[in-house]
Amino acid sequence: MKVLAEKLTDLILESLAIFREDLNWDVGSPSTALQLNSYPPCPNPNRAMGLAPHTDTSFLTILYQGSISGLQIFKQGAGWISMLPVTGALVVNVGDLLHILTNARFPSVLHRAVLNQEGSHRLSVAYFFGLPIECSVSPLLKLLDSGENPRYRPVTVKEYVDIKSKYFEEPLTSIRI
Ligand SMILES: O=C(O)CCC(=O)C(=O)O
Ligand SMILES: [Fe+2]
Repeated sequence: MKVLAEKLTDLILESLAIFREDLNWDVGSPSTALQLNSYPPCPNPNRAMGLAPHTDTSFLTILYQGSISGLQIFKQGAGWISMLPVTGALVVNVGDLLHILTNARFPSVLHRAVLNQEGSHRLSVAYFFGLPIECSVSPLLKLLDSGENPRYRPVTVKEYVDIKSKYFEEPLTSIRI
C-alpha cells in the first residue's frame, strides 16, 4: 500500500509540476495508518449511520470497499452520491493535507458510510497516507494564480491532527487566513 501511495503522490505532484525539492517532507517518515471498518446489517438503516460525514486527515486515502455498497460522497448541488463498488478497483480519496497544499484546488472529499438493511456484513479497509508528523504544510505559492491568496496558514501535521480532534466539523475553517 505504501508503494502505491508513494506512486500516486508522485503522479499528483508531477501533474501539478511540483518537485519534491519544493516541499519540506524530509523531516521524517510519512505517517500512515490502516483502519478496518465493520458495518453489520442494520434493522433500521435510516435511523443509524455507519460512519458520520467527515474528510480524511491524510494526504490521500486508499480505500478497499469489497463488493457491498455503503460509501457516499457529498457533491455541492447534488447531495450525497453513492460510490458503488467496482470489482477489483480501489477508491482514492483526497485528504485534508493535499487540500491545504493545493489551496483547495484538489478539495478533500466529504464522505460517509451508510448502513444496509439486508445482505452481508460490509467491511472496508482504509489506508491513510499522511506526511511526516513534524512537517509544515501550507498552500504552495507556486500553485497560486496571480491575485490568488493562500487560504490557509502554515500548520504542522501534528498541529492539524490536534485541531481536527477539537474542531471535527470545520477543521479547515479553523486554519483559514
Ligand atoms: O467504509 C467506507 O466506505 C468509508 C471508510 C472511511 O471513510 C474511513 O475509514 O475513513
Ligand atoms: Fe474516510
